[in-house]
Amino acid sequence: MDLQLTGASAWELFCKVKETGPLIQCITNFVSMDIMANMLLAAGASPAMAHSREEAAEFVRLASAVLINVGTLSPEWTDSMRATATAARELGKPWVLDPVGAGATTFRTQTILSLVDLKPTLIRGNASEVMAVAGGVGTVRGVDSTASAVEALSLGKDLARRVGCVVAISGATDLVTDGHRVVACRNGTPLLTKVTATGCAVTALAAAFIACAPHDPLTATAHALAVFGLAAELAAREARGPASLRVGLLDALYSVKQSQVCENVLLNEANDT
Ligand SMILES: Nc1ncnc2c1ncn2[C@@H]1O[C@H](COP(=O)(O)OP(=O)(O)OP(=O)(O)O)[C@@H](O)[C@H]1O
Ligand SMILES: Cc1ncsc1CCO
Ligand SMILES: [Mg+2]
Repeated sequence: MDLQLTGASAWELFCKVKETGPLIQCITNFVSMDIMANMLLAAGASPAMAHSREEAAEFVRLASAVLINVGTLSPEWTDSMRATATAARELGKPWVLDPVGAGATTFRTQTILSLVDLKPTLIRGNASEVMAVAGGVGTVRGVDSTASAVEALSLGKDLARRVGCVVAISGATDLVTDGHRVVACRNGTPLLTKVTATGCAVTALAAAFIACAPHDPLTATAHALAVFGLAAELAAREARGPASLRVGLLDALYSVKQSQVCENVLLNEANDT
């Protein structure tokens, strides 16, 4: 069966996010909290940053989807991350994992692997992170990638099959896979790599899209990456550098029009990549 991967299908799902305003519970790093919450609001979703051990799991009941990002990890947070992921699983709610800096340190990698055991719906990382999570050779430099998405695809597919989840590898071309099918997204701008936490923010956007299409996380994730990448392209036209790109990206995500999405989304199935 062909996947629906057009600008029109991206717009349709984006409209569902705007119409239903899904509540996305985020346990995320200090660097990304602001841009992530604002990006979710600009897209029409409703963010809630809730990470205390006391309330994290209970909060899941209210949420349509959960995001867990280990960017500024410390031992006090790992318990609430695991409790929240467990609650999401038990309640049948989608949850997505952003394995920031996987492979950089033992503590980080082991925490991430323990979260992967709790079966996320989606794992979205840069190429180095996905390779490290999959058990390949780590090429991570702090939180930035030193590899391309294509280099990580084979390990990413293995990981998706093993966990039974979707894996999204970001980069110049984003690749999204369920271990069987591969979708390529070519929207974006290299200037995104000069604004911190844009990867974190797009993972949260994917959670919002998945909340509105829980039966099809592969397509929902690809659509989220495409809409985000397109908004960044529009913002880059006016940007003078990273700071104005960051501001313009929020404005573009908020105001992007149906015709722009329908005509400029660059998604295709790329199973032979
Ligand atoms: N060279 C590039 N050209 C176009 N778009 C890019 C490029 N590199 C990354 N992107 C886009 O930038 C966004 C962030 O991806 P990236 O791989 O930089 O994530 P990340 O390393 O996890 O970021 P962060 O850790 O800062 O949140 C994605 O939407 C991706 O498509
Ligand atoms: C720079 C940085 N360090 C830890 S998390 C984070 C945000 C980008 O992943
Ligand atoms: Mg990242």
